[in-house]
Amino acid sequence: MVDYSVKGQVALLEVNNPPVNALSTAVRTGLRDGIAKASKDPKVKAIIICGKGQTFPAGADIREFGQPPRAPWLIEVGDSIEASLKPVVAAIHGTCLGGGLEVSLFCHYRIAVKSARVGFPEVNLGLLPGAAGTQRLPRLVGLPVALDMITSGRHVTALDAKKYGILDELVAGDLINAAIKYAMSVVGKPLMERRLRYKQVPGADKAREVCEAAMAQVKRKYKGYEAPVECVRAVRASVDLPYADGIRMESELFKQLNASGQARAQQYAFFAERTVSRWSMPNGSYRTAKALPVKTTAVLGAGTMGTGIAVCLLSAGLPVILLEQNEKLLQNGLRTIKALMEGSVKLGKVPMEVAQKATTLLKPTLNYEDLKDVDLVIEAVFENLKLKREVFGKLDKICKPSALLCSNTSTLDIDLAATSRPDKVAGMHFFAPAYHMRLLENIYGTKTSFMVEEGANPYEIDQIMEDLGMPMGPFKVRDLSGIDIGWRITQEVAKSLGTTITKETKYLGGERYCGIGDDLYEKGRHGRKTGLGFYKYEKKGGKISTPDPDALDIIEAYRQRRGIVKCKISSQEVIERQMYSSINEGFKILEEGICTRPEDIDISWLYGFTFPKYLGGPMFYASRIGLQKVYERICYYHENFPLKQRDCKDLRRRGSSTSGVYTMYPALGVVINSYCDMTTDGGGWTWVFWEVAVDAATRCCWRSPPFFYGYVEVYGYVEVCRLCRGNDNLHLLLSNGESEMRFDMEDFNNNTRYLQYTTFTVGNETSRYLATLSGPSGNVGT
Ligand SMILES: CCCCCCCC/C=C\C/C=C/C(=O)SCCNC(=O)CCNC(=O)[C@H](O)C(C)(C)COP(=O)(O)OP(=O)(O)OC[C@H]1O[C@@H](n2cnc3c(N)ncnc32)[C@H](O)[C@@H]1OP(=O)(O)O
Repeated sequence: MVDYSVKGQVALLEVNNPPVNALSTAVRTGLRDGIAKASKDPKVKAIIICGKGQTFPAGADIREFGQPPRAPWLIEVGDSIEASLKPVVAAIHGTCLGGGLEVSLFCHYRIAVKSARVGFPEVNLGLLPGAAGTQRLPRLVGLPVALDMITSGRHVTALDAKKYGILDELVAGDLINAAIKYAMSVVGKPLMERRLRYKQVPGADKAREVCEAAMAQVKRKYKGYEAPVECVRAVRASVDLPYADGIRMESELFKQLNASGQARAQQYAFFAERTVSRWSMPNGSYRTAKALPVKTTAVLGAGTMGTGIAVCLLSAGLPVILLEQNEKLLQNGLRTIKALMEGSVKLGKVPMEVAQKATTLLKPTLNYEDLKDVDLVIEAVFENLKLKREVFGKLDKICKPSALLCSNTSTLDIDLAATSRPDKVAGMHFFAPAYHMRLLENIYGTKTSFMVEEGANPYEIDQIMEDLGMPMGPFKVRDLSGIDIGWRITQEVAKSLGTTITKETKYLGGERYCGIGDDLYEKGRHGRKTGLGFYKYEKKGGKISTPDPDALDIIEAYRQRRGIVKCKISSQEVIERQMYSSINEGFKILEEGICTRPEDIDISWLYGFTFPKYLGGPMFYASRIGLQKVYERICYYHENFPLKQRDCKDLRRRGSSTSGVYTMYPALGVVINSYCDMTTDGGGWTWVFWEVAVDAATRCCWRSPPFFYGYVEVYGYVEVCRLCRGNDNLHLLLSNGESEMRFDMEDFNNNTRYLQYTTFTVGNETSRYLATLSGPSGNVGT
């Protein structure tokens, strides 16, 4: 895993662990042994660490985070590199990330080719750099750069890394030859000043202000994510604590994060993203499919979606012909595209040169003939089947036979677009905003307005879902995508069912129908574009939403017209009805074979709805709650509300499984052993200890030390103390016979360091129970 050779007076340690030279146990061992061997060899004057193949090590082996940690620890390997009495040079190409960058920071010198990138992406996996990165990078580059790199996870170009002082030299030509030359040039120079542990963090006098500002920023920017917050804490320790204590704190925080649900979810998402690219369909797979070259494109319709799609294509450097039916609509569209491009440049999402080039790549037209040579057409006209059929008829006549004709429809049956080339016709549903979202797919939406009909307030629902981690609540999303679009879609659906929608319509196609959107539509409240929807906006096309009493009046008038008595809906119910119906739909999609793996559905949500990565996706979320509970709650809503939840046999089957904490995904693991005990000290405090071991199913290994473990002080008499499996998770149950407290294991786990120092009171009359501790201590198996 590490190839050892000696070139002249230089020992070469080449990490050889394709595809990304991850720092597996074997690689760590190889590095440690290589350093020891080179140190002993009198011929060797300097040592080079580099990567074979496409890259310097791109980090720890992520798969090992789900297994018992194995020596040698990366930090020990690093210590031996730094302690070497012969200079060690990191020769970097490709991506030097995470543990790879940490290894290089233990080296005395770092050189790289210009195309290399360095970074600490651990935060994207719910972690922090755990092999001294949080203590060493600040010592090298100062707090602002270290905080930015570690909390964002961004990859830094070699040029910038040189500017920051991470790299000592950029080299051209053959990296190994350049590294040998460089290594020989530093032989004999003092090494002490190259050992980062002995350096002070530059600008340490400003540490408090800088770290507080960084903390405020990450809490705002990465709301709900734990890792960025802990990253700031760890980096701050590089100033507040001596090196060795800082390392201890980093390690503690790393372990806590790695045991958290967020890290599990984010690491699951990392692999899920890669799994979904390995698709397979009855008529082919990613292995057999050949990409068609697309050099020229056209977009039909310059409304919200059309302009968004055009920006997406232009940002990718593709020429776009934008077609509209009249000059006024065309000019409006061009203005929107210009504004969106400028906005993307300001946000740093599109480089200035790309935006400038886009002006030459965009060609407006009113003439279908101009589309005759394009490779790809994306239709984004109104959701009206008759109109779309007309459009496809024209395209079929004009476009070259090899052109792909795609529709951005989210609802209409693509097979109804009658053309002479059905194999070249596809649905290509972009998610709004089309230039931002990474998903291109067809997905059913959730039936979010039901709850508003019954009495919930749309602003509360949005707030609850945003608190859960969604970047935008469902009603803000509806305003963004256009209430008129929803209106048109339902009109078309009704038509296709041979019916019409009236003020009295309560069911459509056997599903409950809510007409609140129709009432808003009729009042000209079409969403952001008209400045009014469920919310009001600062201007037409504005982004700043404020609750609007007029919208609430429209909703209330609707309820009264329908004789609906307003009722209170709890936050829990909002979440369940939002999430569980989507989960149910997800299982249905699997059952129908539309998607083959839960990862496909989760990635759709992560990309298409910006579902928070720290929850993994709705299917992963379901597995954490327990499918049995999800299924029971779906049945409950099905029985108690006139909702037509499609009954999913697969979920029913899985949900009725009672074996253990049911898990759907290997990444989650299965609880195979749990234990808890308590004891009391002389001061009347009860100490509760627990341990839960988890088997990461497919990898057939134990997670040890156990996935959940910890202890807590309890103030008060505790009769029963046990780990029990609740509906949704493992709980620690404390009871004094009269009252009980349940703690979610994950909360414990995430907050161990607080809970260790926190006291809990069991029951109301604590003093009565203070002195004694009796009764059985619990010990549950699974
Ligand atoms: C439990 C208590 C323990 C206490 C002790 C704590 C010690 C802690 C020590 C160290 C902390 C260090 C942590 C880390 O280093 S975390 C990892 C940081 N690195 C990353 O996050 C990089 C992730 N990878 C990427 O971003 C990309 O893969 C890439 C840029 C390197 C290459 O991109 P690309 O060319 O597009 O290839 P793919 O993404 O498709 O990847 C190819 C292939 O490789 C697999 N893979 C990539 N990175 C890793 C990895 N770090 N570990 C394992 N596997 C990896 C990827 O899954 C693909 O595989 P495939 O799906 O089977 O094709």
